[in-house]
Amino acid sequence: MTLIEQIKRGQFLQATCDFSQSFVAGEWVLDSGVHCQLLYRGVLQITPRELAADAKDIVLSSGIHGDETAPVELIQQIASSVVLGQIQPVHRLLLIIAHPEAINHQQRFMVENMNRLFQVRNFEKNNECRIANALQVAINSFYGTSIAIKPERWHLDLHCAIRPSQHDTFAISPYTDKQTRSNKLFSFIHHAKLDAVLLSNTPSPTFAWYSAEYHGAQALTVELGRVGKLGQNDFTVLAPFQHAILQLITDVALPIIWTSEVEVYQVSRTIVKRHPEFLFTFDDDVANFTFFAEGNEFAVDGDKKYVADTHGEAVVFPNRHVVVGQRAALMVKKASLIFDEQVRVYAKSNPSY
Ligand SMILES: O=C(O)CCC(=O)N[C@@H](CCC(=O)O)C(=O)O
Ligand SMILES: [Zn+2]
Repeated sequence: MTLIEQIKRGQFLQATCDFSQSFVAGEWVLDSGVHCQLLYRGVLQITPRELAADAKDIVLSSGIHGDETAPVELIQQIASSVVLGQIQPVHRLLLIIAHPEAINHQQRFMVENMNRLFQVRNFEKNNECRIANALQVAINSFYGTSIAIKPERWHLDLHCAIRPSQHDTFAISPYTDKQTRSNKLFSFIHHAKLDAVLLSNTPSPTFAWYSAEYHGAQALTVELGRVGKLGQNDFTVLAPFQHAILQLITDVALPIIWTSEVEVYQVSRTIVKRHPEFLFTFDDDVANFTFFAEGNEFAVDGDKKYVADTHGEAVVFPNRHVVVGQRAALMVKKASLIFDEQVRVYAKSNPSY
C-alpha cells in the first residue's frame, strides 16, 4: 500500500512514521468535495469544496518533539475523521505530524531541539533543520494561498510537558507586536478548558511564534499533559480540548467569553543557560509552576546565582540539560487579563504574586 492509500484509509500517523516507503507527494478529492494534499511527510493540507468569506486558515501541528505523543494521536484522530468523511471541516486546515524519526525513536529530538529553529531559515546541517525549513515553507505557502477574502489565521502547536505540572493543560501565547491575542483565541482557551495561559514577554524561536510573528496568526503553543508512549495516553483530561478543536474545525458558533477559571501568568524572565555547570536548586521531578518566594535561590549558572525577584516567581519548563545558549526555564508571575470587546486581550500584572 502506498503512503497515500494508507492515509486514505485513515492511517495518517502510521503512514507518516513508515520509513519503509519513500515519500511521494500527492492529492485526492473526497466524495464531499474536500481536497486533500499530502505536501511533505506528515504535512496534510485540507481544503473544503466551498469556503465562506470569513473562513479561517488553521494550522494544527504535533510531533515537533518526538516523545510528546498525545498531540500526535490527536492529529491522527482529526486527520482520520476528515479523510473518512466523518467530520466536515469548513476551514482550510494544515495538519502536521512534524518529526516521525524522533517519534519512532521515542525521543524529544535526534540532534537538536526543533522548537528552537523557527527564528530564521536554517543551514541544513541535520534533519531537524531540514524539517523546520520545510515547515516554514509549508506555513508560508498555506497562509499565502488563502482563498477567503480576509482569512483569520490560527496555529495551535501541540506539545506535552516533560515534568509533572500544577496545571495539566496550559497554553503559551508567543510575544509579537502583531495582534495575535484576540478575544476569539482566548475564548477558545476557555472553551477548551485549558487550566492556564502564559503570556510571553520576548520573541522566541518556536513554531507558534513563527506563525504569529511572520503571519500574524492567532498562535499558541499548547501543553497537553505529560510525555508518554504512543497508545498509552489518557484522553479523559484532554476531552474538552479535543471537543473544542472539533468545534473550531466545523465552526460551531461559541460565545466570546473569558472567565477567571483560566489562570493567567506573565513571563517575568527567560533563564538562559550560559555555563556548562548549570544547576537548579530543586529536583528534576519538581512540578512546573512551583513558586519561589522573593529572595529564594532557584538556579546557579557558573558563578551566577538566580533568586526569585520581588513578590516571588514560579518556574516553568526548567531543564538543566539544554545546550549552552538555550532557554533553561521560564519564570512567571500571576497576572490577569483585560478582555477587550474589540479584538485584543491585555495582561495586567497583579500587585503581588
Ligand atoms: O516540559 C518541557 O520542559 C518542554 C515542553 C515543551 O516542549 N514546551 C515547548 C514550549 C514552547 C514555548 O515556549 O512556546 C518547548 O519547550 O519548545
Ligand atoms: Zn514539546
